[in-house]
Amino acid sequence: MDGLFYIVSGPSGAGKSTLIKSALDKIIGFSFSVSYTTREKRPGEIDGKDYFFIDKNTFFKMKEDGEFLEWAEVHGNYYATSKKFIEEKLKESRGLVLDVDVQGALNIKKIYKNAIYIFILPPSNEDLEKRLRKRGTESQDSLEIRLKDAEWEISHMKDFDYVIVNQEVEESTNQLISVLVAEQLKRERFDDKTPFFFKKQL
Ligand SMILES: Nc1ncnc2c1ncn2[C@@H]1O[C@H](COP(=O)(O)OP(=O)(O)OP(=O)(O)O)[C@@H](O)[C@H]1O
Ligand SMILES: Nc1nc2c(ncn2[C@@H]2O[C@H](COP(=O)(O)O)[C@@H](O)[C@H]2O)c(=O)[nH]1
Repeated sequence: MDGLFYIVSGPSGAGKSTLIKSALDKIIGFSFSVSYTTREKRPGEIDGKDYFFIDKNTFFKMKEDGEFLEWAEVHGNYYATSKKFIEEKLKESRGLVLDVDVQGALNIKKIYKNAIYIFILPPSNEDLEKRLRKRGTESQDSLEIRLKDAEWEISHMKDFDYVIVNQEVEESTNQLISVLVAEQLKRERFDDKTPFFFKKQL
């Protein structure tokens, strides 16, 4: 089961969600692992699609009940990957993409050594700050925490199998698709699955 996991990580604002959404929109066979979080819902976010939004009591009850594959406190909020959700998704998908912070990725790596680890790097610290500010989702405090955390996160880039420098969305999306498809084909070469991935011509 672990071979089917694609762990996408990197600092807040690097473009992980943007690239995952864009890639999964173009290819078939892959699903996104929707995490649980205690963070406030942002305008436009949909419960059950972007995250499952829950309060802290529910989060810690679920944690105590062993419902999480991994969990972490990230930039002051709690996030977790649900065991049940990924087990269900894996029944219908060839590969499952997880968007997790760097400490979460490193924790998952201790258990799932055959998963594929992909780091999304912003072109520069200035670009990272500009993107986070332009997204308009963070308070000044939250922005500062995220930029500070980025230093430590980027220092762990070497622990990942692939690094995608997210300069242009289209180019980075194509690089992410290349990794997902190539790694999946490598695994499926002795399966009887049809090697067909694209929804439409790229
Ligand atoms: N290549 C790019 N060029 C310019 N802007 C980008 C690029 N990629 C993403 N963005 C923008 O940067 C902002 C941050 O992107 P996104 O929300 O995908 O980051 P993230 O890594 O998922 O962040 P978080 O970890 O906080 O969820 C968004 O407003 C997005 O539209
Ligand atoms: N360890 C985990 N990290 C997660 C999970 N889901 C999301 N994240 C990471 O949190 C930050 C912040 O996300 P935001 O949506 O509040 O901007 C980001 O780095 C995500 O990758 C999870 O289940 N586990």
